[in-house]
Amino acid sequence: MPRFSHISETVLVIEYGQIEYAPGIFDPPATVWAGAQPGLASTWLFSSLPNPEVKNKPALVFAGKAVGGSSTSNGMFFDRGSRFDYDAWADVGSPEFDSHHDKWSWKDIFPYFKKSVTFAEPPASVVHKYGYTWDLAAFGGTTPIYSSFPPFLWGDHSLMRNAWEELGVPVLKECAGGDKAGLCWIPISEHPITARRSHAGLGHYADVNETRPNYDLLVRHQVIRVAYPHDLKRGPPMVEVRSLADNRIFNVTAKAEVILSAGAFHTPTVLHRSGIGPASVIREAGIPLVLDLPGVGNNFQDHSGPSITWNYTTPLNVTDPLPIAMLNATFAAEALEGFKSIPARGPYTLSQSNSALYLSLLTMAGANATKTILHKIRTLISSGTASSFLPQSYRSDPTMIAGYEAQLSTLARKIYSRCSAPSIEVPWATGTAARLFLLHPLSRGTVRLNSTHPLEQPILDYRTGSNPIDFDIHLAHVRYLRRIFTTPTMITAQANELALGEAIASDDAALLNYVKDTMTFSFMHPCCTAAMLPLNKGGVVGPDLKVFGAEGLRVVDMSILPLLPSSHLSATAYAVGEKAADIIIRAWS
Ligand SMILES: Cc1cc2nc3c(=O)[nH]c(=O)nc-3n(C[C@H](O)[C@H](O)[C@H](O)COP(=O)(O)OP(=O)(O)OC[C@H]3O[C@@H](n4cnc5c(N)ncnc54)[C@H](O)[C@@H]3O)c2cc1C
Repeated sequence: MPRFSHISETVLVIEYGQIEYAPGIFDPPATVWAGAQPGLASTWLFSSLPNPEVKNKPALVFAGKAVGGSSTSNGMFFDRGSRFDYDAWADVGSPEFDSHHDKWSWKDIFPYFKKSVTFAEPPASVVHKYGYTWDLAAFGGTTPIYSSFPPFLWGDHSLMRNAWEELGVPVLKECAGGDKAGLCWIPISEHPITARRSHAGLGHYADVNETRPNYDLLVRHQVIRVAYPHDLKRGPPMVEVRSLADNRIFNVTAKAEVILSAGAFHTPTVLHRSGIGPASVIREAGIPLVLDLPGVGNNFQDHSGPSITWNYTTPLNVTDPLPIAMLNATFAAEALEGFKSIPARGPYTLSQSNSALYLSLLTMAGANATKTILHKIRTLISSGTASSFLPQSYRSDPTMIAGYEAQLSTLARKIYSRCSAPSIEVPWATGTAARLFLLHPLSRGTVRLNSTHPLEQPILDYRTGSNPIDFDIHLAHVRYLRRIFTTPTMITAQANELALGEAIASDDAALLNYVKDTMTFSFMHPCCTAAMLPLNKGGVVGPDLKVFGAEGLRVVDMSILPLLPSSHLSATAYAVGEKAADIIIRAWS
């Protein structure tokens, strides 16, 4: 929150990790190609509880543990959701939040997307070579967080692009302006000249201790809990902190307020340790109940999805190199040299991917099949059976049920019934696999304090596929995307579909089995575990991001989202941070 350096209050940021100058898997990039990605000091690795609906497999998921959080180790894909996603946030909070000063629809958050990043136009030679397009109207910020296009793409990049175009997918000039149903160029979060990762740690925090008189950054300290010595109405709370260096535990007293920003896994854990959360969860953990807030650690969502794979049975007719060239020592050495040169060039300037297809269910499944899915969703609400798909632990709470029904209703009306609201993302850069992200899952999981080891990692229950309608949507996605093999580009390249074929695709049970076999449970976008929803819909914070019933306590991170947007989350995280800063500065000025 470096924006706070301009207000009269003093600010202390407490962070578990430390400043990482070369964190993550792309900086230095050699580790990517060496295949060496052991536990980085700057990330946590979680293995979730098994997912009963998906062959009892666990989800494997990382989270950043450094100043700047997961932006220090993410895939640098820098997209925004569609306007319908943020309008859905407003819809699900309506009518309760309608009269609130702070609003979160697309038009309310778009200015913060623009403000939060500095977009750098690529050089003309790069545009000429790859055909990048953009619209400056979607940008305009001047922060140290950069959004740029890499000056390098692999030779086979254009194959998928051509194939999707041949399928009739609309090619969009810009996808960051709210409309993204089509084929998109996606910038990545890197410096346009050095191609080094642009992340919140370096961009916003690295020099605050030296340069901001009212600002302190305390690294390698764990926030244990917040505590109200008197009562919840007399905030802000004290913050109990543990030094990772010597295990010393001490309290920090805030004068104005406390802001939790520990991410979708750790924010609910801090609240649970504080006695704030669902009464049953808090009691089971043996912690005195301070505030019964059923939504804390519930409503957990992430992007997941199956993949389709193929091989090319003829050498590709492309002029630019393919990744296999990295096995050539001369090419690999030149790639590293290129990354170090100014401006940087070559393969290491490209992170994971910078292209994606986004399509709606209506476009893929057609009107009739979509109608059937919408009918199923609406029947869950009208028959009062939606709650049977919720985790047992909050199935009996009327506010959680009301919130889930409201989410289903919003998703049906605002997302799944629109041609222009994507239900799938397929990102790519190279290779012979397409990963099919389900953008708006109906299943909900939980994040719970590990009561045996409360200071260690929480217990994640993904519950992937617990609402079976998610599988209906996956099946529709896979069926449509297999059409890629019928395109002239794929036929010419003699693309040979692997593991899947007409026999499986036309048999619901076989296709479902395929989807389960190829499921990636997390595309690393956990969210929504301290959701901005009305209290009577299981919400934890209001539109001002204040925790209901706990004076002087706010949450500002991806746990406040009520619903996942149709994007990776870092751009949304920056925009939420910027908007929260304005809300907080207004409150204190
Ligand atoms: C491997 C990976 C790949 C990803 N790829 C992409 C991508 O390509 N594009 C994209 O847009 N998004 C991507 N994401 C997602 C995106 O980076 C995150 O959604 C976003 O950074 C989340 O922001 P946050 O503020 O909610 O939490 P985080 O960024 O996770 O930050 C939480 C911070 O809180 C700290 N913390 C936690 N508990 C405590 C405690 N008790 N005391 C003190 N500090 C604590 C953590 O150390 C961390 O620094 C990826 C994420 C990961 C992990």
